[in-house]
Amino acid sequence: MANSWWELQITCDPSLEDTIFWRLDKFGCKGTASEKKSDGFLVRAYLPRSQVQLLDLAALSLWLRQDALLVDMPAPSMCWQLMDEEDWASSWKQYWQPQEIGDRFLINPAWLPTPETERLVLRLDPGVAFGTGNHATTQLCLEALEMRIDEDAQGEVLADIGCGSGILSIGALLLGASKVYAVDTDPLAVQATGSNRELNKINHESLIVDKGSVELVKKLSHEQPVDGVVCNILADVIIQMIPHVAAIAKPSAWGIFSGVLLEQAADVADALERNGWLVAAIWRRQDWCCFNVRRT
Ligand SMILES: C[S@@+](CC[C@H](N)C(=O)[O-])C[C@H]1O[C@@H](n2cnc3c(N)ncnc32)[C@H](O)[C@@H]1O
Repeated sequence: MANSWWELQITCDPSLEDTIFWRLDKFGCKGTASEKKSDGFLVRAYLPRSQVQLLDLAALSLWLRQDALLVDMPAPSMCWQLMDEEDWASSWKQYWQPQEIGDRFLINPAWLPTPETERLVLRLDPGVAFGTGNHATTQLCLEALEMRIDEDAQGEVLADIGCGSGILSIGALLLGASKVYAVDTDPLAVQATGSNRELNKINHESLIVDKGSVELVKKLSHEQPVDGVVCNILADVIIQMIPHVAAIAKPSAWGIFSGVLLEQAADVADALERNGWLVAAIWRRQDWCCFNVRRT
């Protein structure tokens, strides 16, 4: 199996789902999906075979057990198998269904027909990139975008740092933003955002996507500051990034920062306030929170 993938199957108590998603994301898993079973939750995740050794998988299994024990929950059980690329590409798709998010969005898997709806339909094939809309952090960002891009904020220009599948960039454009600079350090995410741009019939001038991070936005925008920044990455990356975000943002800019676990919220709030961002609201879902901020 030249291009093979590990499929991990983790059976767990439903309350551990978020912690497990977080751990899998940190480990580098792609295309995670979960399914309700009679005896709890089954989480599936996928990883290129070349990326990890058996020993790494054993370590991951141990971390998952430790994470559960820390919160006094029964340890999840994990098993794994190899599958070839073709099977992988179709395997998780059967578990992913259309999903309404917030008041305005319907996330529709690209391979399903578009339903009749008043909602803004965001068609998506995330490939191996993060961002199906299933994760609480993505949902919080989409809901925060709904609030930010209202009738008074039509035509704004945004930066989406860590764009993954492009879900937030496309969501912002559907709400009325005029242009988004989307960047991600993972070339597969850049590719996925590009394909999803086509899928949603968005032109290349409105959604500019490239491999990189906050510094690249400055170059892509020819140093024209943006009206808003959305960034759904893990807390430690956000904390390192915050000092550089002001360089791409207007003095009146707003920001949405998610991917932050509740216990990391205080550190992120400190970093934001030290760098001239006023925390207007912190929204919470399960173990995650999302910062709605404005430059002071
Ligand atoms: C949690 S995913 C978010 C994807 C999508 N924006 C969403 O909300 O569902 C985080 C993304 O950030 C990317 N990333 C991680 N560190 C980064 C960095 N320093 N700069 C830019 N992107 C980064 C990852 O490759 C990943 O695609």
